[in-house]
Amino acid sequence: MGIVEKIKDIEEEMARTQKNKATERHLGLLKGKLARYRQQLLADDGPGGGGGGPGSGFEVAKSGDARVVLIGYPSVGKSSLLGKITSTRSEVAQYSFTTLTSVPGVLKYGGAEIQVVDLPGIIYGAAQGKGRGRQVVSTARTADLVLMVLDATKSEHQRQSLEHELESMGIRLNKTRPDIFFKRRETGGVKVTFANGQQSGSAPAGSLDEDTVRAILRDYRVHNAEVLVRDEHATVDDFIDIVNEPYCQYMPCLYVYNKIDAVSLEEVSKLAREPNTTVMSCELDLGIQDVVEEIWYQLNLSRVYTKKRGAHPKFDDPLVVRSGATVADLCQQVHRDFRDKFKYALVWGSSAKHSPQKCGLQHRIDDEDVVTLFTK
Ligand SMILES: Nc1nc2c(ncn2[C@@H]2O[C@H](COP(=O)(O)OP(=O)(O)OP(=O)(O)O)[C@@H](O)[C@H]2O)c(=O)[nH]1
Repeated sequence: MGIVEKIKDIEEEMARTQKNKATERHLGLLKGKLARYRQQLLADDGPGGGGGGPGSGFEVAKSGDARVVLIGYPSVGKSSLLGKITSTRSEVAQYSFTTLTSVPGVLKYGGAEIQVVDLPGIIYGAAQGKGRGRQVVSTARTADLVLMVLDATKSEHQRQSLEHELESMGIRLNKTRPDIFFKRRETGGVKVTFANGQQSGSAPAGSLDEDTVRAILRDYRVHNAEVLVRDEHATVDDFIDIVNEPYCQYMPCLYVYNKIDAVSLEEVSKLAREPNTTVMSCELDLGIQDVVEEIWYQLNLSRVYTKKRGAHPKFDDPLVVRSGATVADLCQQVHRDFRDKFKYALVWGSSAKHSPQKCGLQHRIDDEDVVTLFTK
């Protein structure tokens, strides 16, 4: 039996099985198996694996300070959005794009460059290894942010089915990594500890218990390991995700509803209130800037303008670092040796108590700070 059939069998069995206390462990095991097979499906790039093999891929060279992927059903307005927020660089021609169906654009934000990749239309069926859906998902994995473009005139089903599809390929949207420590060992058997003293049997429904942990590990042929469950709300699914790392990936997702010109005001305000959501109309040019601001916010980056002594800051060419980065991180970004040679920094901007402030390596910098680095 091929992997695709095995997956189908398990999915059918899960659908048939009623959810209750007695079946909880069995369902947990089935979920564990499902995750394992899906992972194999992703890893398997052979001709039988459902992938297209060489020639049908569309790997896009990563460039810029961050990468955003657009995901959505056909005709929701992805191309329209891309056209509004990005300029497509002429250098793209340098990549071997002969088989490429998605051309990346570049979104410029205060000097930072964000690569925006429009993934081919539909990803439905990716989890069953169908066509290029799988490749779409593997490209999505390389992004710093998923931008899910939705049609405000269509039902919630579009969002749920895309989420489900990404979920089944190991992509977890807007979810933090479960607080479970798991390490395979050479010897010593399986040791399971619950940080909050949770006992087998007393666990609330749906949460993890020791017997389930052991059963899943047996099924994964893991006979020696240490497990520490720190989060009392951790579920069986969370544990399976941890065991399957790094197949599981936790990514931020911004939901963008387009075509709000075609629905009622009530509908628009309802959508706009959902978490991690913005609304827009490409046709009426409404809300586009909000989408850009929200992308920047979700990427959680900061621009730092460097300034040479006695010169103006380089406002058109910032260094882009993670939010909360320190002067030390900045040095690292400039050059490997910079940290060792570092003497002090002068910082202007919201992170500075007074302008300029003389700072050391540990100083945290804010978005749009201006920094001059002095070396020995
Ligand atoms: N009413 C309305 N229609 C829109 C809006 N934005 C785009 N459309 C229309 O929706 C259709 C699809 O737009 P595209 O930008 O091509 O959508 P897409 O998601 O790139 O579609 P594919 O290329 O098939 O993946 C076009 O006919 C647009 O005119 C909008 O804000 N409001």
